[in-house]
Amino acid sequence: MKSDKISEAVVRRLPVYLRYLQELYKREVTTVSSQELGLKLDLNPAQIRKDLAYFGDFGRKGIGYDVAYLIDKIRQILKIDQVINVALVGAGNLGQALSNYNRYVKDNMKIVAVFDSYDKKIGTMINTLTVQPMEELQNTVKERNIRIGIITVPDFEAQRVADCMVEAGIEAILNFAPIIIKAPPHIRIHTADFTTDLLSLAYYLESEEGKEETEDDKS
Ligand SMILES: NC(=O)c1ccc[n+]([C@@H]2O[C@H](COP(=O)([O-])OP(=O)(O)OC[C@H]3O[C@@H](n4cnc5c(N)ncnc54)[C@H](O)[C@@H]3O)[C@@H](O)[C@H]2O)c1
Repeated sequence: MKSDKISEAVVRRLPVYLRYLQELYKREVTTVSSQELGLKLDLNPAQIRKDLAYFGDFGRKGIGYDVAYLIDKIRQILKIDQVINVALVGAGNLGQALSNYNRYVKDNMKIVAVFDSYDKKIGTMINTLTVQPMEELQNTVKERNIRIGIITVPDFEAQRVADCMVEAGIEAILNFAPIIIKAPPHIRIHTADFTTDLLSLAYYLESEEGKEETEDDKS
């Protein structure tokens, strides 16, 4: 397996493949071709074949890929063949929504601890988790072998929280605050930026004038 050489773009596509393959598995579909995957996922079949070739040559010409085998392989590459514990910091609107949304549990990713600095939040329950004070972050990360942190605090607090996570031994961070977080090079940071996505989407809207013209054309 050439997993060391997998590019970031491929790593980002693997969960997309995995999600669809799991859907096929549920429907008891046993094999799938790169054409079918491409059509369904709106990706080039050649690209898919190239991506999957990273894990060895196991697609069979004319038959396609074994769905169950591919699921196992992708889970192995993504390292979700083992349980990965996640901590979330910031039990506000977004933090509560994410903690309640547990579809990633089936992929072995689990938010096992939630932290906040506001005393009125501490001790409250989100689903089955009790919101813990920040002072407990370090110990909980060690005790529960937490490897990923999610940041859902206001932007002006996010760097401080990231520093605490790094100090506690967290290896990767998913940051929802709209700032660029700095961390040592061995810490992987992904930013989920809802607002920039929304703003860039506006560019693709038809201009109001263009819209009027099209409507006039119709009449
Ligand atoms: N990326 C996205 O899609 C998206 C969408 C909405 C909001 N956001 C961002 O997510 C963040 C949270 O938004 P929200 O609407 O849930 O805010 P919120 O005010 O409802 O919640 C923030 C929580 O963080 C806690 N907090 C503040 N400082 C802290 C600290 N130093 N340590 C621990 N906890 C701390 C607060 O007590 C509060 O409970 C913001 O940065 C916001 O801009 C991102």
